[in-house]
This record gives sequence, structure tokens and C-alpha cells, in this order.
Amino acid sequence: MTGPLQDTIFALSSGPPPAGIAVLRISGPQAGGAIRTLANRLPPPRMASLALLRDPADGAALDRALILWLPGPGTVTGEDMAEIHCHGGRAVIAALEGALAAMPGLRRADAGEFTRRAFEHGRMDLNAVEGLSDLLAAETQNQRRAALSMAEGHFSRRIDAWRERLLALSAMAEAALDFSDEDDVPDAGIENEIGTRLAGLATDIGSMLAAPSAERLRDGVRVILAGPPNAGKSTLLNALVGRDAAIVSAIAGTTRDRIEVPAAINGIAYVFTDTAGLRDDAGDEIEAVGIDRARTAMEAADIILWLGEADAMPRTDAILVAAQSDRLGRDRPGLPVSAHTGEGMSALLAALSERASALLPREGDYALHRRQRILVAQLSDHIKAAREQYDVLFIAEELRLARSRLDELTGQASTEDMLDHLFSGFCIGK
Ligand SMILES: Nc1nc2c(ncn2[C@@H]2O[C@H](COP(=O)(O)OP(=O)(O)OP(=O)(O)O)[C@@H](O)[C@H]2O)c(=O)[nH]1
Ligand SMILES: [K+]
Ligand SMILES: [Mg+2]
Repeated sequence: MTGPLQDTIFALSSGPPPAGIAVLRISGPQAGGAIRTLANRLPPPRMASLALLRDPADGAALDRALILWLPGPGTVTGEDMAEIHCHGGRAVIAALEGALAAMPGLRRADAGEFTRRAFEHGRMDLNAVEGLSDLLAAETQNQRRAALSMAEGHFSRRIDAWRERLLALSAMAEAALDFSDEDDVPDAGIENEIGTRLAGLATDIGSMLAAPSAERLRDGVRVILAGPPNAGKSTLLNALVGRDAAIVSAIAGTTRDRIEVPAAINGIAYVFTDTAGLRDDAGDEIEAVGIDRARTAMEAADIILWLGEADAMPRTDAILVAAQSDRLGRDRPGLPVSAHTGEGMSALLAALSERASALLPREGDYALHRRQRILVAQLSDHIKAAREQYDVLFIAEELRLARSRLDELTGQASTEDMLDHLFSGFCIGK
């Protein structure tokens, strides 16, 4: 739980010291006062200025630093803010933090508190906050792009547009209700218009449900290597991830458990899973369990690399790999690949990235988290229900419910618990 908004908070927002430069951020009503106390002046707004900072307690020099005065509300948090770009040594940072902490009304920020203030002051909605969280966690370029799009508010703006359309529809429904109150002939014009607009909205919201999954983007596209024993699955897995993750041997039934190896290739995060070779006469009980697990893994796979016979493919959309092409030749169906000579590896990677790309957001697109997807689905259900109603009274009610789903989506109707959980996942200084 975070402290009251009238507190002025500060934190080291750059990485752990020592570093060339460290950035201390201050947000709240005392931000300007803190700078004036340390530098004995306030620079013009939004202009970097070099200043000798002194300890207000004894006037001793602390560091020469770049200071920025950022008066609110046009700041990230929506409050008055200031930044100190000082030398990134541990003692420098500790001295400046100590001086700030000693000032009345100032305290160290909790994890995610700057972002939480941005949210509380309406500078970001919950979707942008989640995008920012993903952006900080992004490890691949793909993740970065989608997170940036979400953090920049592309999805939030879609939602705002939906809200406008819903409000207009609600107003029309109210108008239609007024007519029916007067026991007059209902205005078919309005009801037709409501129907047309609902249909348009339903299409728009429905298409959003096809957005790629943020969890898949974050955790990686699941690729399973499967096929009979000794097909070369483990060897291929090792070649794909570039290290000896799985044991390879000439003995059929070497791999028994599933071996999951995350790897980022060409900007895409994958999780490769090696499995036990499939055969009906397992050598022992352990191998039999492994084969069961292999079959379960295939069901959950986004992509299957099948290293077996073409007519034994577990799923029609599996990628057929004619493995060990150097030894077994190329006149078999499937993509000839040799993990030993490297033949076909780049073609295989291209096929993988083509399949994976179809599951991931395109350039400038965003991905939806489970939370968002569930709410968009509920929203879509209310619109669907509204379309099935003939009575304007019920239509108006469904529209009201749809709007409350939107409020949950943006965070206007979220619980303290949920917000605490979300913001505590951020680092201190963000
Ligand atoms: N020449 C050649 N041999 C390979 C290639 N890939 C695998 N092998 C050999 O084939 C044998 C089996 O390889 P593995 O990778 O253990 O096969 P697997 O499918 O994982 O086998 P299980 O785990 O027992 O199901 C080993 O002796 C490998 O060295 C290849 O591309 N070329
Ligand atoms: K083997
Ligand atoms: Mg193996």
C-alpha cells in the first residue's frame, strides 16, 4: 500500500550504482522546493542546468549535477517533478538521498509509486500501465515493440472510442425509452439506428478478441520436437538453442522427460521442448510416462516439429522435418535438415519464424493480457446480448453493463488489492 499523495516521493530511477551517471527523480508538491534547497535556485522549467548541490544541514558540497525542474501537471506523474542527474557513485547517491530524506514532506518512493501516481492522476490508464510493465520486462525486440504500443496508449484509445460509441448508443436508447413512455408509436428510426450501430461495435470489439496473447509473447512460442526414438530430436533441439541442453546418444529411448529450453531467435522468444521418442513398446515404466507426457505436450504446442514418418503426423499443421539428411538422404517427404552439417537449419528457422509471427503481434500492434481478453470478451457478450433484445429497456441495461466492463478495463473500477498487486511488480524508481 502506498502513502498519501501529498507526500513528495523520490527514488533512484537509474540502474544500480556504480555507474557514470545516476538519475534521482522527485515527484510531489515539494519537488521544486527540494531543488531550491539543494541548488539554492530553481532553473527555468524543462531546461537542464548544471549546479553545485549543497547539503542544507551544513552547506557542504555534495556533487555537481544536472538539475531539471518539471512543473506539473504536464509531467509523467501529473505532479510537480524534478530530476537530478548526478555522478553515479554509491556515496554520491547516498549523500543526495540522505539530504532529500531529511527534508520535511519528502520520503523514499515505494516500488511502482511514480507509475501509480501517473495512474491516479489520469495520465495513464491501466492498459498503459501494463504495457509499461511489459516494456521494462521486454527481452526481445518483438516484446519491446508490442509493449511500447500498449504503453503508448494505442489500445487505450481504442477503448476510449468504444466508450464514446457506447455513450451515444445509451443516449439513443434513453431517447427511445422516452418515446415509449409517452405510449406513442415507438420511433422505428431510432431503433434501427441503434441496431446498425450495435452491429458495427460488435464487429469492432469481436476483431479485438483475435489480438495475439501477451502471455505467449512474454513466455515464448511453444515449439515441441516430437517423433520416434533416435529420430534426432535432442540433437536438433541442441542445434536450435545453440547449446547442449539435452542428452544425445545412439540408444533409443535416451530422452524420457520433457526438456524445456527458452531461446530468443531473430527477435522472437521461443520455448523449445524436447520429448521422449514415441513408440508403442516402451523400454520401461519411466519411458512410458515420458511418452505420455510427450503426447500431452503436443496438444499444448503452438508449433510441432515432427521428425517421424509423414503418415504418422500427430497434427496436420505440424512441420515435417526429414532429419539427419546427411545420413538418411533427402528423398523423403519433409524439410531436409541435418543438425550435424547444418543443412536446412536456416530454412527450418525461417519456417519457424513464419509460423511464430502469425501468432505474435505485427509491427505497431499490441498483445492482450488474460485480464484484458476476459474483459473484452465480456464486453462483446453484452453487445451481443443487446443485439438480441427487442425491448429498449433491456438494451439500455446491457449497454450500461458494457460500459462498466470498459471501466474495469481502464482501471476506473479496479480494486485496491488489484492495484497494489500490479504496482508492486514494478521496480523502485518507476
Ligand atoms: N549423422 C547424423 N546423425 C545424427 C543427426 N542427428 C542425430 N544424430 C545421431 O542420431 C542418434 C540419436 O540422436 P538423438 O538426438 O539422441 O535422437 P532422439 O530423437 O533425441 O532420441 P530419443 O531421445 O532416444 O528418442 C545419435 O547418435 C545422434 O548423434 C544428424 O543430423 N546427422
Ligand atoms: K537417442
Ligand atoms: Mg532425445
